[in-house]
Amino acid sequence: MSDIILKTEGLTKHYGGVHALNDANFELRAGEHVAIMGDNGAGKSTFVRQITGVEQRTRGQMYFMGEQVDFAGPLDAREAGIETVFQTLALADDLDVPSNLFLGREKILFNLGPFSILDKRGMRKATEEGLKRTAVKIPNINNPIRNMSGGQRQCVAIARTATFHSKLTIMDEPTAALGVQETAQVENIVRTLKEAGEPLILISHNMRQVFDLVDRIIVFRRGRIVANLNVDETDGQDVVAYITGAKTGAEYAGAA
Ligand SMILES: Nc1ncnc2c1ncn2[C@@H]1O[C@H](COP(=O)(O)OP(=O)(O)OP(=O)(O)O)[C@@H](O)[C@H]1O
Repeated sequence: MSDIILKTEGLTKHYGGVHALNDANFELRAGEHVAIMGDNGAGKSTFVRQITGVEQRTRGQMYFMGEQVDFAGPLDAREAGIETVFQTLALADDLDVPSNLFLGREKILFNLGPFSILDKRGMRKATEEGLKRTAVKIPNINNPIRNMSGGQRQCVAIARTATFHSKLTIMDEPTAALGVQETAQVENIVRTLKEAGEPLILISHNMRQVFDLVDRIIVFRRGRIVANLNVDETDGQDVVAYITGAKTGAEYAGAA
């Protein structure tokens, strides 16, 4: 069996006249951690929105775990095993940690349609186990999310991945709004995923973080992939040259 987890061929998204993403050919292998870098507006989030079913692509193919897929929406992608931590956290402020983790896929004890009884104890236990995997301390998981710090919230979002043992985790700028300590916590979670052999796509502007955490860097520029670099064979200066267009990447993507 092939060890390619995710593959896109010619993935393209146009918003009217805006060519946000053009012919993206991408592969992610089992256990691999890949960073997506690029300037503001380069097409990184657009790429993620297409592969997570948030939007429908203009054209191109996508394969997940060896099968061609068309996700009708984000829940579809989630059910297939793709867990995404978005830039803007999709957490419900008024709900506690277990309810947020299981939002949209609650454990049911007795299925009586609208009068179903939720397995609250089961959800709490799974939440505690998920958080244990991330080594994040949250004093009381029964408190509503709104009382938590940015870092704790981010860790709750990431703990979803650990709880459901997703097949692929995608993080869009997970530490952009966090302090030093909270950033370190999130980075530790990423390392835990790596040790567990779970693949990751990380969108980040943080060069230090990327070189610390991933195996490979993909650079987007003006809606195209212009570089595919092993971290062992490149450096920050090289990556910046691709981000800014000082190096064109024509040899990689035919994108001069
Ligand atoms: N819904 C939309 N409608 C029209 N244009 C859009 C839409 N979403 C994104 N774009 C445009 O597509 C291009 C790529 O945007 P995208 O958000 O993917 O960039 P990005 O690399 O994620 O940037 P950032 O680092 O700032 O998040 C930009 O020119 C943006 O203005």
